[in-house]
Order: sequence, then structure tokens, then C-alpha cells
Amino acid sequence: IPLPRITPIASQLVQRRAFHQVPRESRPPKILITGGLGQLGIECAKLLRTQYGSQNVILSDIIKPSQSVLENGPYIFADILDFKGLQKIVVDHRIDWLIHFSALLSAVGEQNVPLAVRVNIEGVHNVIELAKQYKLRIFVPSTIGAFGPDSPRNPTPNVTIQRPRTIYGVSKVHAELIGEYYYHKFGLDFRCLRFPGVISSDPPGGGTTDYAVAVFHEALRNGKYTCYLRPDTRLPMMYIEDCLRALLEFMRAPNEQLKRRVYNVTAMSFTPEELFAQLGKHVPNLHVTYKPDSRQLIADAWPQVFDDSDARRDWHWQHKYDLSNLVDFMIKDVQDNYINVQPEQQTLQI
Ligand SMILES: NC(=O)C1=CN([C@@H]2O[C@H](COP(=O)(O)OP(=O)(O)OC[C@H]3O[C@@H](n4cnc5c(N)ncnc54)[C@H](O)[C@@H]3O)[C@@H](O)[C@H]2O)C=CC1
Ligand SMILES: CC(=O)[C@H](N)C(=O)O
Repeated sequence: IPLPRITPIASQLVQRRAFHQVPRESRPPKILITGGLGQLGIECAKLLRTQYGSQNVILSDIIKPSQSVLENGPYIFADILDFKGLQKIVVDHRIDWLIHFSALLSAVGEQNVPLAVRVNIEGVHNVIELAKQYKLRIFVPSTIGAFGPDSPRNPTPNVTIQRPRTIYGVSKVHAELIGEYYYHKFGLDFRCLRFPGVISSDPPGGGTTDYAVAVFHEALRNGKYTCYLRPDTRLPMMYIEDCLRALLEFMRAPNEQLKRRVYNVTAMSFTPEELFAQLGKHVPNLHVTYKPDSRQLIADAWPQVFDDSDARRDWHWQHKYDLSNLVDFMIKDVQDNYINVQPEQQTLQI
């Protein structure tokens, strides 16, 4: 007696079609980036396009792109909550890799918990299921925010207690676990890096580590900054170039090299006063005041020093930027991209 056909028809069709396709290994991957107009997405697309060709990397988001984004390569509208819409994009563009950046970050997540649940949890359900159906390699970033007050903070190992107290953290632990589950259950090629605060000249999306970007803009424009964290709040951080290189190297790492699906990565740890002291060498009259707000409570429960030795051992992760060259590069980035440009291009608001 034949077994009941439990595979959904759509998935059978997908598999049949895949039979006639050129093997993925013989062509560059086609990559979809969701939430691509945030702090990480645009720079990520630029890096991946240098590696795989402009037309092979599609940026997507629900917001209107700038002219320079449109000139850089393909951009499409994609709402992470619209499963069928995502399905159509994956099919029409023959996507192989999905880089899932859509999220509400830690501070804005606390301002709108129901929306954070939808975007960060339902959104992950959609992309994970899609990746399973169409056999995509999927990258979902996690964060230092996936740890909480019960976790060891200095250092925070790869595997330890995770009891975050923000909806952002809870949603990221959920993403890690469901991704690992799909890997074990269905063989999904799920990959996840826990990033520290990422520092670039582009506007951050409303997180707890945003001060480390905002201070460069305020210092270089006005020579002063009011910091919402206490001066001694130590957090792990990373320059964007290191962050995106980690992502690319991890995505390219052969499966056999990976001992786990979720890795801590980091580059440095510093406090606001250490960052401002380094920045003060370039902006001698920098005037800083401190006015801690609700983000202090979030930071107080996060790792201070991140242990990424597993990533360094398994796929040879190495950072390039420390505090001193981070500051040098950030000053140049902010000046080139925001200060020394036409007024209509100066859109940063933090
Ligand atoms: N920036 C950082 O310091 C860190 C970021 N990450 C993770 O990296 C990823 C990207 O972070 P960022 O670029 O900084 O975030 P961001 O907040 O700058 O960008 C997120 C993007 O998601 C989009 N989005 C929101 N709702 C959506 C929806 N319904 N459908 C499609 N897109 C939607 C937004 O329009 C926005 O462009 C996030 O998952 C974040 O958790 C992890 C650790 C550190
Ligand atoms: C570290 C992060 O995940 C992000 N920058 C945030 O502060 O929410």
C-alpha cells in the first residue's frame, strides 16, 4: 500500500523544477537581502555585489529606496510578513541564499512589542519555511542581546544560559532555536552569527549600542554629545567592515567546517568614556554629558566581553579593526558620507 503523500504539492513542483536547473555550484548564488535598507543591508549588498555580481544580489525592504540605492543594483519591495509575496520573489528570481536582516532592534522593540513580535518572530517563521521549501541557504543574524542578566557577562561563551529580558532578545533566541531545529529536522542550511554593536557611518535602527555611531556625527558637527549610557558601560562592538566580512566568510565556509549553526563573533569591547577619550584625540574640545535612560537597563544585562573563540577555531574568524583604527575610519566615513556632502544628502537623524 503506498504511503500517503504528505509532501505539499508546491514543494513537489519546486523539487521537480530544480531537477532541470543548472547545478548551483557552477554559477554564483542569487542572493535576496530582506530589511536591506537598514544599517547593515546597503553595505552588505555592496560587498556581496563585488563578489557575485550586481544583478545577483537583490536588496528588499518595505521603505522607499534613495536614488543611490537604485543606481547600485536591483531593489524590490518585500514585506517579511507576506509569505506569498516572498515566495514569488524567490521563484521569479531563482534565489539561492537569503540574508534576513528585517527586525526591530532592542530599543524600538520595547516601544512596540506587538510589532516586534510580528516582524522578528513571524518574519523569521516565514523566511525559515521558505528556505526549507526552496532549499535555500539562510543567514539570520542574532546579537549580544540574546543574552540576559543570568548569563555570564565577562566573558560570555557561545553556549551558556540565555534568558534575555527584551522582546528583541527573546525573538533572537527564538530565531536561533528554530533555525537549529530546522537544520536538525529538515537539513536546512541555517547559519547565524551573534553580532555585537555594529558601528558604521549609516544611521542605526534604534538599538542600545547606537550611541557609538551617534557620537561621531554629533562630535564632528557640533563638538558635543549627550550619552544615554553611563560612562563605564562596557559592551562588545565591531566595525561594519569586520561584521560583513564575518558574514561572507561564514556563508562561504564549507558545512563540514561548522561545528554549530550559531556563533558569537566580535572585535573589541569598550565603554563610552574609552570611546570618547579616543575620539577626543581628533576632536580636542569634545564636550560630553551623560543622561542615562531606559537603554541603560538593557545594556546592564548584556555581555561586556564576548567570547568568539569557537568562530576563530572552526572557520578562522579574525577581526581587523580595534578601537584606535575604528575611530580613524569612522571619522573619515562620517566626513565623506555625511559632513562633506550636499545638504539634501545629510539625512541622518539619531
Ligand atoms: N546593527 C547592529 O548593531 C546589529 C544588528 N543585528 C541584526 O542585524 C540585522 C540588521 O540590523 P540593522 O541593519 O542594524 O537594522 P535596521 O533597524 O537598521 O534595519 C532593519 C530593516 O528592517 C526593515 N523592516 C522592518 N519591518 C519590515 C517588514 N515588515 N518587512 C521587511 N522589512 C522590514 C526596516 O525597514 C529596516 O530597514 C537585524 O536583524 C539586527 O537584529 C545584530 C546585532 C547588531
Ligand atoms: C547589538 C544589537 O543587536 C543592536 N545594535 C541593538 O543595540 O539593539
